[in-house]
Amino acid sequence: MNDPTLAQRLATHESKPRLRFITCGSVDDGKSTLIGRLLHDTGALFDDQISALDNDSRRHGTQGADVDYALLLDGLAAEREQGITIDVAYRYFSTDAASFIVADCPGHEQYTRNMATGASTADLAIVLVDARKGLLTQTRRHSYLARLFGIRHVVLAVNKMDLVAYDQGVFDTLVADYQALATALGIEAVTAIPLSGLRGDNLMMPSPNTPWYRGPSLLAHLEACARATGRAADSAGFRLPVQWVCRPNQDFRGFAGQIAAGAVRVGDPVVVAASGQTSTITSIALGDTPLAQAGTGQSILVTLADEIDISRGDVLASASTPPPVADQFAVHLLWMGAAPLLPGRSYALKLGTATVNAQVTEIKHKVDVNTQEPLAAKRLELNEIGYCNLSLDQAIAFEAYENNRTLGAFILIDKQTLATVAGGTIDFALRRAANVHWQALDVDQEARAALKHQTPRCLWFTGLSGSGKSTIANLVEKRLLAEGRHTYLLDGDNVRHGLNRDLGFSAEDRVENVRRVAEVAKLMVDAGLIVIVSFISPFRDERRLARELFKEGEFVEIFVDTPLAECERRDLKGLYAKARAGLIPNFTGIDSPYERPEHAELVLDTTRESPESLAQRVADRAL
Ligand SMILES: Nc1ncnc2c1ncn2[C@@H]1O[C@H](COP(=O)(O)OS(=O)(=O)O)[C@@H](OP(=O)(O)O)[C@H]1O
Ligand SMILES: Nc1ncnc2c1ncn2[C@@H]1O[C@H](COP(=O)(O)OP(=O)(O)O)[C@@H](O)[C@H]1O
Repeated sequence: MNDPTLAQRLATHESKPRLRFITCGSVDDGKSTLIGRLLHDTGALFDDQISALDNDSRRHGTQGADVDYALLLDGLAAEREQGITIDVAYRYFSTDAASFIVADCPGHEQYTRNMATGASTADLAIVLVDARKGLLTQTRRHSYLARLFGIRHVVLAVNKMDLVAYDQGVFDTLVADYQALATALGIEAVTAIPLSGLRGDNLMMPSPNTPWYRGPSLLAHLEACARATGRAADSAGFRLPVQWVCRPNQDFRGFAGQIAAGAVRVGDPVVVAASGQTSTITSIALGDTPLAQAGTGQSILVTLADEIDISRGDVLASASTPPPVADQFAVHLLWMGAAPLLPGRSYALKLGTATVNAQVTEIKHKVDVNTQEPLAAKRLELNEIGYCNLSLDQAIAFEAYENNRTLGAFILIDKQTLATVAGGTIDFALRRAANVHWQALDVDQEARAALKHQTPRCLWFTGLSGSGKSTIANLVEKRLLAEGRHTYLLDGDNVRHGLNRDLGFSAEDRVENVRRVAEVAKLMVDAGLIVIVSFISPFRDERRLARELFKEGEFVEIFVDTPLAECERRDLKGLYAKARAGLIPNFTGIDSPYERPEHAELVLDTTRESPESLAQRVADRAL
C-alpha cells in the first residue's frame, strides 16, 4: 500500500454508504440483462471482461450487433443446467455516491433456500416484471419471501417498456396490481420504475421515452436508499453478540464480536443481556487500532470496567435498552432438510453466537409459497415454510426479526448429521414461559430415594416389536420388587391407552410418544423410583433426548437386539403378518425405520439367552 492515491481511493470507497439488494424475477423478465447493464455502465467490469462480452455477444448473443448483457450472468445458468448446487452469486459495483452488493438469487421454487439466503442480508429487493406479462405467480412468491426475510423496500421494475411503446397505461395498471399485493404482504415502501434494461431507459438517468414518469432513475433511487440505510443502522440500541472471550494473560480480558446493531463509545454503560449484570466499556479496538467509538457491522474487541461473567453466546447491550430474553417463540421456519421436520425432535439452534437445544412444539400451519395460503401440516418437507412455536432449553437474548436480523434469525442443525436443516425468523416471544417459574421444593430426590433405600434409575428398553422388551422388563420388575425396591413399569402398549391415546405411529407421533414418556420417567426418577420403560423408541435422536433429561449414570439404555426375522417368526400379536399384508402402515422394521443404538449400556441377545437370565443381568445393574 505504497501508493497514496490507491490508499486514498480505498478509504473513500470504504466510507461510502453501502446497499445490499437482491433481484427477483425469472431470466425471461430481463434480470440478467438488467444486472449486466448496471455492472457495465457503472464501470464494474474489467477490460478483458468487456472484450469477452463483445466477442460473445457477436457469436452467441441475441441482440444482433448490440452487446448482449445477459451473457455476463450466463455462467450461473450454465451451472444450474449442469445440476451444480449453486448458492447465491454476489456482484459488486459502485458509483461516486455509494457502493452496492447485488445478490442474484435463482427464482424457481426449488431454490427457495437460496432466495432466502440472499434476501436475509439484503436491504432492498428489485422485483422485475415484464410489462407485457404483468404479475406472475413467481412475482408473488418472490415478494412474499423477500418480505418474510425482512426486506421492507421493494423496487417494482416494470421492464421491457420499449416493447409496450412506453405506454403509461400499462405501467399504471401494473403498479396498481402490485400495490395491492404489497399491502397484503405488509411491504412498506414500493417504488415503481418504468424500465428497459436492454435500451437503458431510466436505468442510469431519466429517459426521454417516458416523459410522463417523474421519479428517479433506478441508479439514483438505489443511491438514495444506500444513504438512508446507513443512517438507520447506528441509531438502534447497541448489540454485540460475544463470539470470543480473549484472555491472553491474567490481566487482560476482552470480548470480541461483530456489532449486530447500534453504536458504542468508550464509557458507555452496558449489560449482559441474559444475566442482567452491568458494567462500563473501558476500551474498544479494531484490530490493533484503539477506537473511541464503533458502529454496526464492525468487528471489535472491547474491555469492561468490572470482572463479570461473560462467555461466547452472550450478548453485550446498551444498559438503557437491553434486548428481551426468552425461551419460547413464534417463528417462521424454512425447512431445508432432506428428512422432514418432526415436531418434538431436539435440534441445535444457532442464533447470533449462541447455540442451544430447541424443539418445535407445534406447527401452526405451513404456507403455500405461491398463494401465501395457510395450510394444515403435521410436518414440514424440504423447501416448505411453516409458522411454528419453538421451545429452547435455556433463555437467550433475541430481537424480533423485524427489528434486528442478526438477533432475530437462527438456523437449526441436525445433531446427528450436523447438517443445517432450517433457517428461521423470530416473530415474537411467547409469554407463557415468562410467567412459569421452576418451583423450588424442600423435599428433593435425594430425600425420597433415601427413604426407599435405593438409587433411582431409568432402565430404558428399546427394540423391535416382539423382540422381548415387555417379557424381560416384566421379569426385571418382579425381581426388583422381590428385593424390596420401589419400581414402576411404563409399557408402550399401556401408556398408549391413556396419556398417549391421541398418538399414532407416524414418525412425528412416535417422537412425541417417546418425548412424553421420557418426561414422565424423569418425574418418577425424581420421585425416587426405579423406572422401567419399555417402548420401541426407534429413533436415536429421541433416545438421546431422553438420556439428556437424566443425571450421569441414571439412564441405562438396554437394547433388546432380536433380529427382525426372529421377531417376525414369533409374531405374538399377529401384527407382522398384518403389516406384511399391507394392513398396518408404518410398522417398525417393515416400512418404518428402527435405528439401532450405538452406545447402549446393555445389549441383550434373546436368541441365545433365556428371559430369566437376561432379566437378572438387567436387575444387577439396578441393584
Ligand atoms: N405401526 C406400528 N409399529 C410398531 N408397533 C405398532 C404399530 N401398530 C401397533 N403397534 C403396537 O404398538 C406397540 C409399540 O408402541 P410403542 O409406543 O412402543 O412404539 S414407539 O416407541 O412409539 O415406536 C407395539 O408393541 P410391542 O410389540 O410391545 O413393541 C405394537 O404392539
Ligand atoms: N430370550 C427371550 N427373551 C425375551 N422374550 C423371548 C425370549 N425368547 C423368546 N421370547 C418370546 O418373544 C416374545 C417377546 O414378546 P414381547 O416381550 O411382548 O416383546 P416386545 O415387548 O418387545 O414387543 C414373547 O413371546 C417371548 O416369550
